[in-house]
Amino acid sequence: APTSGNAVCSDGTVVSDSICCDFIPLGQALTTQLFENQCGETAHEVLRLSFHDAIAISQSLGPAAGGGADGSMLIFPDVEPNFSANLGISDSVNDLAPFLASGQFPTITAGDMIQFGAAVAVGLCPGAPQLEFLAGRPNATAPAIDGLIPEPQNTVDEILARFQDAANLTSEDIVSLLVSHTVARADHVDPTLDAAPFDSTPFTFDTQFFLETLLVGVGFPGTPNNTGEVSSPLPLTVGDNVGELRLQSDFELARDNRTACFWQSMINEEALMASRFQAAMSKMAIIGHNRADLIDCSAVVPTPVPALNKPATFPATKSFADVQQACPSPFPSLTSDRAPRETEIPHCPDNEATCTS
Ligand code: HEM
Ligand SMILES: [Ca+2]
Ligand SMILES: [Mn+2]
Repeated sequence: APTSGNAVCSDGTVVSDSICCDFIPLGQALTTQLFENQCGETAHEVLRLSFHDAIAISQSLGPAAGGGADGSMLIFPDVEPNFSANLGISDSVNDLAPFLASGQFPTITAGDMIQFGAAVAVGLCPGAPQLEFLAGRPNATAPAIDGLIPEPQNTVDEILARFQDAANLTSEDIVSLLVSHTVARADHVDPTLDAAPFDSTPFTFDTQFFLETLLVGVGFPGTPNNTGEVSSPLPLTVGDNVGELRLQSDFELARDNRTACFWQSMINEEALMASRFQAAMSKMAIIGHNRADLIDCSAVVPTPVPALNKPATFPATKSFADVQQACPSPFPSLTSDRAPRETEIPHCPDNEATCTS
């Protein structure tokens, strides 16, 4: 990468190029004003945006189909966010747009803002790694076409082919990127529900997602028969505390013989999971660009909050008997949470009674 030697930012951070310093106040503004210091809703949505911007590119269709991680979502907010596979993404676009337009960060491009925003967001989730951040993505000159975003009703064949066509991403890359679903909730899969979590700990970057997607499904947190949704093991919904929702694609990838063993290998291996996610995010974040054209600004990514270091456990009422094991390797030995009935999954981070983010 082009470097002009080391520079020191006003807060003392040593960077490879002084341009990196401009991201320090952006990181602080996003952390406090947008994410409110939490691994909550707005942080989750910016992480999702980093994927939907980056994956919209196609080697088979050529450059006119989309430019990858180029900020096209922010520059043309009335095009891609309106595609049905991007339902809900306009929340994150609207969240970041004021920071881009503020004039406070004139050197920061739309594509850089999205990928840096995701690195800041994920660092607020206990257990997450510090992501790499490379700066210098030129601004998109056109939006991407429709049809490039994977959907939960897609088959495993379709999903593998889409990631391959986008950027030669492998089945291991896909599983590694899906670590993100440990801090994720669906607002639009079941139209009757907001914030239906994909695991029992949607504010913690832990391995519960990989365990819970292998448990036998018993019901739906809201209505049945939604496209791309299958039954989940923890469907109990009580008011705002929505039960777990399972995507059909996560169900299939957890069980397909091309992905099942790597999927299972994540369970209770938080450090391995974090490092695999970090490596795969480094690939995803620069789709459409040459690594050599970008400047390594990883030093300005905020230090992540500490991990909780809590082992994976079967949620209350569940045990190994509920596992639909799809990989022949031995299954990790885990204890079960002790409670007489299925636990509610809290709607708000840090057990707060109300929450906006
Ligand atoms: C097979 C590929 C994938 C499929 C089919 C998929 C599908 C989905 C769907 C349907 C939702 C729910 C959206 C809503 O209704 O609000 C969702 C949420 C989410 N996805 Fe994915 N996803 C995939 C891969 C990824 C990747 C690679 C990332 C990031 C690296 C990611 C990050 C997220 C996050 C953070 C959310 C939660 C957003 C929130 O809580 O508001 N997903 N995904
Ligand atoms: Ca989690
Ligand atoms: Mn959401």
